[in-house]
Amino acid sequence: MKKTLTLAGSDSSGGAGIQADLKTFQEHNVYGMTAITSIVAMKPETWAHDVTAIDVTIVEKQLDTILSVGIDAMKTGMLGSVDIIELGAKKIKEHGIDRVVIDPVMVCKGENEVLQPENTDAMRELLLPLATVTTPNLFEASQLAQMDPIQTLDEMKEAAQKIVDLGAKSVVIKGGKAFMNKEAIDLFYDGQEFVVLEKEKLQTSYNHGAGCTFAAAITSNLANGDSVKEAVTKAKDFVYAAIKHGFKLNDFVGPVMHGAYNQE
Ligand SMILES: Nc1ncnc2c1ncn2[C@@H]1O[C@H](COP(=O)(O)OP(=O)(O)O)[C@@H](O)[C@H]1O
Ligand SMILES: Cc1ncc(COP(=O)(O)O)c(C=O)c1O
Ligand SMILES: [Mg+2]
Repeated sequence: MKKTLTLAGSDSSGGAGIQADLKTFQEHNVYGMTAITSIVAMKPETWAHDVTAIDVTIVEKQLDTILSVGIDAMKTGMLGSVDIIELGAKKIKEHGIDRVVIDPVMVCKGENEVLQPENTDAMRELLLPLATVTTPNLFEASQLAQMDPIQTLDEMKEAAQKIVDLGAKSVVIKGGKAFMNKEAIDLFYDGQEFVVLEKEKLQTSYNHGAGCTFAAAITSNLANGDSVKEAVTKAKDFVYAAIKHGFKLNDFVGPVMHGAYNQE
């Protein structure tokens, strides 16, 4: 059985973060292990997010547990603090982990203000050089590449080039719902070729956790031995089905249906 690690935050509502990762790992028949970096809870009346960072020493104990077992691939998600980013980078190097998906989570959907800009700098400098593939959405790509908001495919390509120049082996920029296009377009780039991944854009707002699910699917596929391009291409189909079957959880949020691809 292939084994995966997610270093990410807990989303109590179950759609994103560690919860999305574990559900997605299970659907790919890989054994998932977790190092929790922060805990997100929501106010029942307003769904305002309350984020508590976990002490870095406790994150290290979790990572040491998991890395003593050994893993075939890993991903990162919400990281909470510069200390945790530094720790993650140190462990990836010490253990020579070479299938690493960096999902550079900066904001939750609908927001475009980075709460912790120092985390962005640390991810750019410490984690991108260790990434087999990084999966920014449009906003995160512009922040990593230090560009103005991205609006065209040419600007996506420019950002992808910059992110690879920063040291990531490859990148997939998620145009998703935000990109002004009638398709949901993602751009893959590995320093050699640009590949445009295209799917029908689903008219739904029940897409909470789509980014985490996409990155976890890529991680699973890498653990199972796929090339990066294959892993990303299959993950796009997986998350498309998950969004298609997204559902209303309450008046505030609708998560993707992580099991939809296999059920279809
Ligand atoms: N409405 C949609 N229809 C089809 N695919 C979508 C839609 N929204 C997002 N996606 C796809 O889901 C994946 C996750 O993207 P996105 O939701 O933009 O990430 P994030 O949650 O990190 O902001 C990408 O492959 C993106 O293209
Ligand atoms: C713990 C955690 N990680 C990551 C995210 C980002 O989720 P998405 O997959 O929608 O980008 C969220 C959003 O609420 C979260 O709570
Ligand atoms: Mg995301």
